Amino acid sequence: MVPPTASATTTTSTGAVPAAGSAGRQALDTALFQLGQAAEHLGLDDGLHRMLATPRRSLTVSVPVRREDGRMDVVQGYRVQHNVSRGPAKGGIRFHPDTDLSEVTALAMWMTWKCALVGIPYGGANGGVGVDPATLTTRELERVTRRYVNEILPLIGPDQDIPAPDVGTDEQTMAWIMDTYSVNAGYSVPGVVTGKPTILGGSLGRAGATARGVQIATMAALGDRDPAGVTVAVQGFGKVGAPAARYLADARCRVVAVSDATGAITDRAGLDVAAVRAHVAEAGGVAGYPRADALSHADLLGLDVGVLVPAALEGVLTAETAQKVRARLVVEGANGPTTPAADDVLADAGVTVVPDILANAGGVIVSYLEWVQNMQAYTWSAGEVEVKLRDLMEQAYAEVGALAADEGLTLRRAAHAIGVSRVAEAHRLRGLYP
Ligand SMILES: NC(=O)c1ccc[n+]([C@@H]2O[C@H](COP(=O)([O-])OP(=O)(O)OC[C@H]3O[C@@H](n4cnc5c(N)ncnc54)[C@H](O)[C@@H]3O)[C@@H](O)[C@H]2O)c1
Repeated sequence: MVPPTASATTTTSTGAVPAAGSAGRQALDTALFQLGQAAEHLGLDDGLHRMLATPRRSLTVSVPVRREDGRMDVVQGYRVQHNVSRGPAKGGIRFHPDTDLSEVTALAMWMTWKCALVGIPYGGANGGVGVDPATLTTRELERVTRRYVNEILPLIGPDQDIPAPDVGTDEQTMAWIMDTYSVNAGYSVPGVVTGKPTILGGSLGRAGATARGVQIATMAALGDRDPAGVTVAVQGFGKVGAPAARYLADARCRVVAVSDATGAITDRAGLDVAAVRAHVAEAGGVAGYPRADALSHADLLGLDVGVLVPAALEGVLTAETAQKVRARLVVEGANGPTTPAADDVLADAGVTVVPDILANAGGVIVSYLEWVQNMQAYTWSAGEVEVKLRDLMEQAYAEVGALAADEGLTLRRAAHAIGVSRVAEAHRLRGLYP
């Protein structure tokens, strides 16, 4: 088996290998480890394993930005297309100070397996800018977005690579991306991004789609168990975590704790998720919500709950923090929240983990539906979108569950085995050019 190391080692714009131990490097190590496990399970030959461990295209760009006080800053941007064997590249754009090429590469690789797993005709991509959007004015943010898009323009397009929102970006960011691309093309190209405002061709149901998928995956994992009163803790109260808390409460679960970058709050009787969201809209975060107790970020992970939903960033469940987890079910709203060492700890403790590439696939499923509508210049009702989302999520869950049961695998190993095998098969059928 190929050691999953150097082939996917990436360099920064200065040519430096990202610092060992950076969050991004750890995410990439996790992604390569998972690929290695799948390659071994599937008996992939070394050459194909090496190809799948290596991104197809990686672009690092400088993004100069004029600040309001006249100063010029320069930040780094990235776009990585991991694999395009099954269709155009697809994946989010993240604005976060820690974003680096390694992180983007890991996220792009996970997107490849996710799209294959849920059976949508895309390869995997991801991009980002190493900037904290909270430190920018709206006009600065728009300038960063437009300049970044201008720099990655040769890579993206509705038939090539279709960005979507991720951490630190939203519908407005997607609208600026669509406009920048369209102005350069000379006509409107709604299909170049998904997660747009509906007035620009965004799909009904896209905003809450990832969270809806988290709810569907949670219900599937609970199986025959009555969700009424099942307690839930959600780490991260953003575009995924906040609506996931709401959908799980709608399913009669009791959401007893949520957190975001500002803090964590708990109420054993159950939080009023709508009231917490109203507080966040006003105060900028969950901290200070008056009808709950504060707790530490670390304590939220160790709460005695039925379901833990990590929905913030990568690498939060490590060998150390996983030992504190008392939930019986972990449903990964975030990408890459669990390290391989933590996976072992959780498996040994009998905790079921619904892996990211399955649990949070609702977002890319409805992104795909949005793109199909754009390419046809047609719109579907919210009900039509909901039915297609549910069908694809439930089918993927059933396939993963069946393989896991048949072969005695964790859900993560089964999900990766399915995703990687479909991409490997696409390569075999297409052959190697020239
Ligand atoms: N947006 C999507 O459609 C989508 C789809 C699939 C997967 N994801 C993944 O879901 C995760 C969250 O993405 P998002 O779009 O909701 O981003 P977001 O920026 O909307 O929200 C992130 C949330 O995490 C919180 N957070 C940051 N650091 C934290 C910490 N240390 N402890 C607790 N909370 C913390 C932030 O305050 C914020 O509430 C990411 O891993 C992303 O890749 C997102």
